[in-house]
Amino acid sequence: MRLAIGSDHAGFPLKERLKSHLEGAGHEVQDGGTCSAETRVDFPDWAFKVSELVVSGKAERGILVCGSGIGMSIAANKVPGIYAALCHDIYGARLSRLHNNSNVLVLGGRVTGEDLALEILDTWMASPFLEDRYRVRLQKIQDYESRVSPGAAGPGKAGGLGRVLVIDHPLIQHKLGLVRDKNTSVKDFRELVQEIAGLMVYEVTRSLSLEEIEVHTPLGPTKAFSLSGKKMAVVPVLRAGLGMVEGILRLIPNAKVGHIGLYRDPHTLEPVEYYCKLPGDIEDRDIYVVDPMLATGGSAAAAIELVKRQGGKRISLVSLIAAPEGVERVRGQHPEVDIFTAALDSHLNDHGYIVPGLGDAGDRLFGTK
Ligand SMILES: O=P(O)(O)OC[C@H]1O[C@H](OP(=O)(O)OP(=O)(O)O)[C@H](O)[C@@H]1O
Ligand SMILES: O=c1cc[nH]c(=O)[nH]1
Repeated sequence: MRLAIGSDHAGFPLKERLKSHLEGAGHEVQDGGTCSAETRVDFPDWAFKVSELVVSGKAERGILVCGSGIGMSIAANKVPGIYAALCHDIYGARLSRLHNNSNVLVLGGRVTGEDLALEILDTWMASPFLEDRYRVRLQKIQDYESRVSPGAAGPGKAGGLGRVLVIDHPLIQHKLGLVRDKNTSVKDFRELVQEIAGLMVYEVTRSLSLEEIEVHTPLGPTKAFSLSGKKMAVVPVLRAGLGMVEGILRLIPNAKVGHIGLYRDPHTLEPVEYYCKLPGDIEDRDIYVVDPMLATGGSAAAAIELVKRQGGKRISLVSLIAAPEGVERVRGQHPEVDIFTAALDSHLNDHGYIVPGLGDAGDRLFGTK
C-alpha cells in the first residue's frame, strides 16, 4: 500500500520504528518528516502535510505520531476528507477501520510503547471497512463536511465514498432563481444555464492537483502552479446536458467532450439509450457527466454506467437541480461518484418531474414545447 507518515520531534523515534516496520512489510512509505528528535517543530505542519497526501490520493492512508497523539489528531481532522483515529489499543484500532473507515492512524510516541504501537499499526492496516453496515453513518459525516466546505476533496477522495455537494454560492443561487422562473425566455434560459455551469466548475474542479513550475515575470523568476498533464472529459447527457457544455469549456478549454444519448421513457420513466461516443482515452481522464436535472436518477445512473463500461474511473456528476430520489439512486448504484448540484429540491411529482424544479430542461433550452 502507498502510505504517508509524519511526526513532530516528540513522535520522531516511534515514527522511525513504524516506518521501517512498514517498509519491511513491503509498503511504499512517503516520509513527510520531521527528521530529528532534537529540533522542536510544530505538529500541525506535519499533520497537514500527511493529510494532504492522503486526500490528494498520493497516499492511500497516513500515519501520524506526536507526543500524546492529541494535537496531531485535532489538526488532521481539520482537513476535509481525513478521518484520523487516535488509538491507544488494538480494539480501538480495529474499530476505527471496521466502523469508521479511518484513513489516518495517530499514535502518541510518549504514551504508547513500541511493541504495542506496532500491534496497533498492524491491526489498523489489516482491518477492512464494513461498508455495507456503516456506510450511512460515514456518509452523514461526509455530508456535513460537504456542506461546510464544499469541494474540499475530489474524485478518488479518502474513504472511497462520493459526496453530495450543494453549491450554494450567491451568484449561482441568484441565477438559479431566474432559470426556475417560468417567464424566463428561451434565450435567457440558455445563457443562464451556461453561466451556472461555468460557475459550478470552480467547485467541481477544486481538488485538481497542481504542479509547481518556475516562470519568469518581468521582474525575475518565481514559483507558480500549473495544471499541465491533467486530463479531463466533459460528458453531457443529451439533450439537456448540452446546455451546460460551453459554460464548462470556457474554464477548462482543453477538456475533451463525450456524448451520451439517453431519453426518459415517459411511461416507465426509465432511460432509453440511443448514442454513446466518448474520448478513446477515457480511462485516463477526470470525467464530469453533466445533466441539468437529476430526477429519478435513472438517466444519470445509466450514463455513469456507460462511462464505466468504456473504462472511465474518476467520475463526478454535475447537475443544476437534484431530487432526493435521484441522489439516492445514483448513490446506490455508484457510491463512489461525487454529485455536485446547485439545489437539492423537495421531491418528484407523479410524472417524475422535480418539484419545484424548473420544468422540462430540454424543452426550455431548445424551445421545443
Ligand atoms: O433522473 P431522470 O428521471 O432520468 O430524469 C432526468 C432526465 O430527464 C431529462 O431528459 P429527457 O429524458 O427529458 O430528455 P431530453 O434531455 O432529451 O429532453 C433530463 O435532462 C435528464 O436527462
Ligand atoms: O423535472 C424534470 C425531470 C426530468 N427532466 C426534466 O427536464 N425535468
